[in-house]
Amino acid sequence: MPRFAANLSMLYPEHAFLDRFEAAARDGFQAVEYLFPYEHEPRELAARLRANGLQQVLFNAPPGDWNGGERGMACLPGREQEFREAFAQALRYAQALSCPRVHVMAGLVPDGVERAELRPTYVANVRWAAREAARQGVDVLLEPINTRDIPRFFLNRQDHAHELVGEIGEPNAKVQMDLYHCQIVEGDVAMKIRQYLPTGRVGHFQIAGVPLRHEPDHGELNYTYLFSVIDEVSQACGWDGWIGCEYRPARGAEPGGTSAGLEWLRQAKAGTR
Ligand SMILES: O=C(O)C(=O)[C@@H](O)CO
Ligand SMILES: [Mg+2]
Repeated sequence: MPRFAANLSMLYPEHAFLDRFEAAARDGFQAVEYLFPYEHEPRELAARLRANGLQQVLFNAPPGDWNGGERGMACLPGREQEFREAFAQALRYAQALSCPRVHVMAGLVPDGVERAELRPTYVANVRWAAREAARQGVDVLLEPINTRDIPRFFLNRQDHAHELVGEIGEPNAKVQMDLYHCQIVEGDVAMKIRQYLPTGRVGHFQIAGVPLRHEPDHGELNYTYLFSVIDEVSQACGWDGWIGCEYRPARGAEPGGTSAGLEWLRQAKAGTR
């Protein structure tokens, strides 16, 4: 069965962020991911990981002015210096947390600009980041995101992401394949897993039910089937990464709501015995 990481930006909203590590471990998770670590000292986060026997498997580089609506800087001409400084900060956290992956958000296409005009900046920024990250054994991830959640996001499709990864040309630049976004934008999810996972260019998966981004057993995707596809293909190609549980629990911040909603995970585990 695939290995699952709890996304602490979305799961366990009834707890303060630092207390979500313990909640995830209590539910049997052995790994976590989240959006941004930067409000906390690396040593505090490392202590939470250690105390709860957890691995950090992914977080995001600083995205620019998040509260002002920015969603990454990688595609933005004129922001290269800020991008580099932000990525250097991410690498310091990755080192302290022994985290092998950093997601670099692409950014929004500015009004009046054609997507194609941004491509050279994006490729140059991510190539630079991948080379820096390679020195400490870290992969840099690119994630296609749907434009219902993030209108004007630069990167939306798996084929576009894989084309860019090819052009970037660094072995540690990979795609973060979020099946929730993939279903919303393009569908045909199982065939896309079969197409892309064997290329060695998928660094990480994320999951959520579609359309409401709740538990994977809510909505139109059949995750029992998709997990069996990931299992089959990863055994054939030797992929041994993680699947991030990046969803908003249907019970919201109700105490115990995330844990109660993990029935899909208990069933997935039971199905492999
Ligand atoms: O929204 C997602 O999906 C993510 O994985 C985030 O890292 C970016 O918003
Ligand atoms: Mg995602």
